[in-house]
Amino acid sequence: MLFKVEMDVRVPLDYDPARFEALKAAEKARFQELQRAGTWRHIWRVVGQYSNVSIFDVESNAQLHDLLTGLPLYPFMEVKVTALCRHPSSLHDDDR
Ligand SMILES: O=C(O)CC1=CCC(=O)O1
Repeated sequence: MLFKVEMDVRVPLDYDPARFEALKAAEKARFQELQRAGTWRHIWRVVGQYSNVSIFDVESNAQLHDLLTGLPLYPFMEVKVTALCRHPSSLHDDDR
């Protein structure tokens, strides 16, 4: 199942910078693990914002929920999820 996930990262101005750097490093490691597994298929930075647009390929809504809420930066994120399905004109058979 494919989902578009929009993540806006909102960090309080007074949050400890060292703790935030540690969270960012943990987020990057988790992202790369999920990317290698094919679960986090794509990510793009939204120009001019601390935001990204991502494509996830998961088995269920529950899997996506657990994955998103387990991200190190999740406590600082606003998340919007949109379910996707294959477009009939797509050339990509794995767009399911
Ligand atoms: O930088 C972001 O948008 C948040 C994030 C998601 C994966 C990652 O490495 O950082």
